[in-house]
Amino acid sequence: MTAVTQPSEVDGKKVGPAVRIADLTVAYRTPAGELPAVSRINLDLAPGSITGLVGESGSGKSTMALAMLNAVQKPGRITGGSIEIDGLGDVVSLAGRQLREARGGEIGYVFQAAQNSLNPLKTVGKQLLDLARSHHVEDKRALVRQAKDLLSRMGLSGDRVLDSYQHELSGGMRQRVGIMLALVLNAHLLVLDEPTTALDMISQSNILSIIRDVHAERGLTTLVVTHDIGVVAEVADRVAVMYGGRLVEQGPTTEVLKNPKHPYTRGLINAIPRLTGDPEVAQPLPGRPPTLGTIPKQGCVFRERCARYAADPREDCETTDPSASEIAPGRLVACHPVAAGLPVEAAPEAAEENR
Ligand SMILES: Nc1ncnc2c1ncn2[C@@H]1O[C@H](COP(=O)(O)OP(=O)(O)OP(=O)(O)O)[C@@H](O)[C@H]1O
Repeated sequence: MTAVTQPSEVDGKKVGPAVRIADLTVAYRTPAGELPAVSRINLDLAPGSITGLVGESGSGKSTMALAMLNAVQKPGRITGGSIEIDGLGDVVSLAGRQLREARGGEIGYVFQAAQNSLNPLKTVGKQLLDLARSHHVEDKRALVRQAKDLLSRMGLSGDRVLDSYQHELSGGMRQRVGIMLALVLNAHLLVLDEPTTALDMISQSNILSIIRDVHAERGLTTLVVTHDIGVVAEVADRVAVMYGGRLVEQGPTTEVLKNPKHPYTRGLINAIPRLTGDPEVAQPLPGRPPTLGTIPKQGCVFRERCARYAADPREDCETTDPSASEIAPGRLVACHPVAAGLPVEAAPEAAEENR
């Protein structure tokens, strides 16, 4: 029998499944050996919530999104941990037909660059029927009706889109087709990787409002992966901030944006004029994110770019990878000074002494 995600109930409404990611590690084989791109991640997605997973390029976001579908490709592999989805069980231990049916069936996904991921040689309608075949859908008419209904909710004409080839659709339209294909088999969990990248500002904000509407209408559990903390601010209930394969901060979006506790989160927010509200105040985060080969093997992976460490270098930041501490209910931060109750910025006198 095929497993199905277990809808949960929130305020009497059926919503998507709960997801519990525990100690997840994903590594890639490289000439320098097998190196982790995602290290011992713990993250819960609450039923019916939208979580934003944010970080710079190379922080491990796409690897993590692929792991949610147990779809990490060689030379990568999940080397540890579990991803429990209500009703489906641990995705890491699914294989074969069960896994194929879960992907696209129970777990809808729109991969990075979805604008270019449609088959250029087939109409959207033909690709929909391919999907129906691979998922053994018997009632194809009902599936087409469902596809047209989803497209029309996203402001598109179903007939026209199903008859179109990829090159006949704009970037924003392709992105909506990607969302339709992700949801048409009635997924309850939706994973979107960079849903707005490569779209102009107006299309970006349209797509975000469509994501919010479809998420609410269908009662989904949604993960939005993005390098843009502005996208998180617009769409997500909760945010998880990733750096060097670690989750460095998690919490309700409004609280994290208002009062970031990790120096990296603070840096990401300060880099965006529309979040600081003052273009004069916006400052790019200095330095570059690490690659797999340059992620520090010891201590805090962020310390080389950390203004707090530069001002007040602590020994534990050099020796021990900080684990996440819960500083308030649902608010987690992986930073030694924060865990010690110190403010996110070093005291001016410490900064002065270490200058
Ligand atoms: N097939 C691969 N082989 C080796 N290393 C890889 C492979 N795919 C990704 N990586 C490395 O794993 C790390 C995480 O990459 P990932 O694509 O998950 O990050 P990301 O945050 O999604 O960045 P981006 O938005 O640029 O895709 C990076 O250092 C990347 O170079």
